[in-house]
Amino acid sequence: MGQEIQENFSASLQESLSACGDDSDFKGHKTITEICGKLYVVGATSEAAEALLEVKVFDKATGKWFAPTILGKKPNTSTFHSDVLVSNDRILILKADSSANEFSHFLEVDSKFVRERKELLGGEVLAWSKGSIGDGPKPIVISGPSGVGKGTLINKLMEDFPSTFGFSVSHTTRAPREKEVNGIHYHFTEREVMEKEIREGKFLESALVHGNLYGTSVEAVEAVTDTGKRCILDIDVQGARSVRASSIEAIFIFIRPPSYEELEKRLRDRGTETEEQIQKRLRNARKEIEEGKEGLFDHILVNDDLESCYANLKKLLGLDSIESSNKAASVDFKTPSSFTISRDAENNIFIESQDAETKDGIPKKIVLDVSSLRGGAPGRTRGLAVSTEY
Ligand SMILES: Nc1ncnc2c1ncn2[C@@H]1O[C@H](COP(=O)(O)OP(=O)(O)OP(=O)(O)O)[C@@H](O)[C@H]1O
Ligand SMILES: Nc1nc2c(ncn2[C@@H]2O[C@H](COP(=O)(O)O)[C@@H](O)[C@H]2O)c(=O)[nH]1
Repeated sequence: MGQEIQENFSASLQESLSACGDDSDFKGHKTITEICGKLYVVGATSEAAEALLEVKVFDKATGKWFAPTILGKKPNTSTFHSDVLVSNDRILILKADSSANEFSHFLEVDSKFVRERKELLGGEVLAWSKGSIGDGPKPIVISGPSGVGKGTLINKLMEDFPSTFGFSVSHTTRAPREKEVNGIHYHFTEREVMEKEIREGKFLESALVHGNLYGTSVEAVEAVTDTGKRCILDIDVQGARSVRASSIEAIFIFIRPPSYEELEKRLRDRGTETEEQIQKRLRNARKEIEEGKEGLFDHILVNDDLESCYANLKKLLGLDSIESSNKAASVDFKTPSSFTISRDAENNIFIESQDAETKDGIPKKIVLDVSSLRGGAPGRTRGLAVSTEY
């Protein structure tokens, strides 16, 4: 919830700006962007190298400052950053001395994700979303009834393509199974804690599944997307529905068993549930399999023979083209220490170096095309097109 900062300023832009300038909390460089009568001030409250960029909002109508709820991973500071208003829903922050993977961050002000979260949390909500050059891989949501083999298929993908895929580690209130490790298979948590965190907006989706709470935290998805890997979510059908309705652009895959009898056999043979729990999971399976037919999913795979199902999964994920598109997107450069920003009417943004000398890997000019942005917090903002001139 946005916390009001006790200061009053005149509503005129100039006075507001100087008021922002007097704001002693921000040290060093900061940017100010106006959207719909609000000034978004981005800077750091400390000059330490590991300091993060913070945001404060000044509302010209009320003459008051707000410290909004900021979702998403805050960018690290750099010696200098610049702001570009991409549309009235997000501000692009461009950082100096930063790699191609780190230089662009979007501060979402009125995106779909932010609107969803505002409804949940109330108050002023903003979200950071790292920019991703090129098309970037969409997250993959895998659903299906308990015991169908989702985990087995995901483990195979992760083992065979460790640099391509990363698993979104969910939170759950169920007890750990014998070989499950906290932080790797799940973040095991208490119900009260998880309920509180759901209310605080920590989760992208959450659901009551077979009597326990499960949820995907914003941080879990970010932890994977930040490494540049393709995020895999193993979640139930309710969770898939929530993600489908959210701003996250994902590929939805439903795994079906060859029969109920086989599903029951797999659940029993796994030996991880009590008889009562198996019965509950089997009852829920009938409903989930019906829901799986409803058009929520982009692909349905039957897991009869494991190897053929895995081959089909790899085929539909077009793994060869993923590897090549990742390579195509891996443009490498470093932004200059100081630069000017200009833009044209065609959504091109020009970053021109003001450094005294040219250095290897630092272009004189970087041109960003922001006309085809997709996705957003926390799955990264994809579709940034970049060209460089040395
Ligand atoms: N194609 C298959 N043929 C036979 N057994 C399989 C097949 N796929 C998976 N299994 C086995 O079925 C059991 C359940 O698989 P797994 O744990 O991967 O299911 P799951 O869908 O992830 O279940 P849950 O949703 O409860 O986590 C495991 O013992 C696994 O080895
Ligand atoms: N909606 C969500 N469902 C989740 C999540 N993590 C796991 N799951 C689903 O729960 C069941 C049971 O899992 P188990 O590990 O107890 O066997 C299974 O269908 C999972 O897909 C989540 O974060 N959100």
